[in-house]
Amino acid sequence: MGGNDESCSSFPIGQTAQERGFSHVPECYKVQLSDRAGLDTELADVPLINLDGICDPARRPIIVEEIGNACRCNGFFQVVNHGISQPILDGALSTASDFFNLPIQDKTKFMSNDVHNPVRQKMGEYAVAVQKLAVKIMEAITESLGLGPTYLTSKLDDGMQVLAVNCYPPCPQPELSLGLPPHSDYSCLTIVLQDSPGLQILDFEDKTWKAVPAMQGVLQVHVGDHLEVLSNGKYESVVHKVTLNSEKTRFSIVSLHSLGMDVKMEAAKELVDEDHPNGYRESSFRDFLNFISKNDIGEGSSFLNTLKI
Ligand SMILES: O=C(O)CCC(=O)C(=O)O
Ligand SMILES: [Fe+2]
Repeated sequence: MGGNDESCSSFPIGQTAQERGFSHVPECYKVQLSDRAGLDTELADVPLINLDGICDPARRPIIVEEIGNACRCNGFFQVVNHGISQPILDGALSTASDFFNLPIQDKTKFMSNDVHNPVRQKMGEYAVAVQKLAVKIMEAITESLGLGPTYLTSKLDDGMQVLAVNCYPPCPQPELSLGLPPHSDYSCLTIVLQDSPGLQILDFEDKTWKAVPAMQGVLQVHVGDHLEVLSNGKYESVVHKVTLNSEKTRFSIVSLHSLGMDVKMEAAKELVDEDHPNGYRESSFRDFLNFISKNDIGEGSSFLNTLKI
């Protein structure tokens, strides 16, 4: 598809709306009124969980309970003392911004399979650390569901980790568009490292959008679709979107943790009974990829909805 008019739904690299210096939002990037960012969005009440002592038998039950409550009541939480050092977090974010600041011809070089280049190495350090953290958090989550801490450990260890590095350039009319449309994550668990605010979640209680703060050193954790399936709906995946601003480029690094490509996720048998019949069909990561290759999640298609019985 060409990028010379404004009617196309995607612009090729080097010809994005930002790179062409548009002072307005092209028609195809405008979002429906109900999804647009309000100017006076309330701040979310964020469960902030201190993971320090998660292996200490005296403190672990408290942390497990806090995580379970946050998953059930909010679908997300933030963690501190998560064990990933500030230099590793900063390194990953600065690598992201270095990458997006490269001239196009250099940027495309990094899109090669050259695993020796420094961009990938620095990101690799964060990727390894965040995978370990995801397993640690999932162990607390399955414990909170009464399934025990090792219920998913080996499957998640051997599972898929997708690292999405997002760059949201300033937008001349941020109120008309979005960085990402409303969606829930296709993962068990997602861990988001963000350098500035922009993320909003749909509040479980009052169904309004709430802004999530971005604090240094703090990581945001989302309940993903496959955790909703595993928990048989006890923990619902959180719907979220990303708003834009007119001043500053925003970066986020999103780590999505799932089971292996062809490993099916289903509701835990222990959580299915007469009062709680199985609410979900089983599915794998490949089933999701097949779904998104045929459906546009930007248009509101939800894989999770296709799994509900
Ligand atoms: O940029 C963010 O804060 C979140 C991005 C996100 O939701 C995603 O990549 O799935
Ligand atoms: Fe997301």
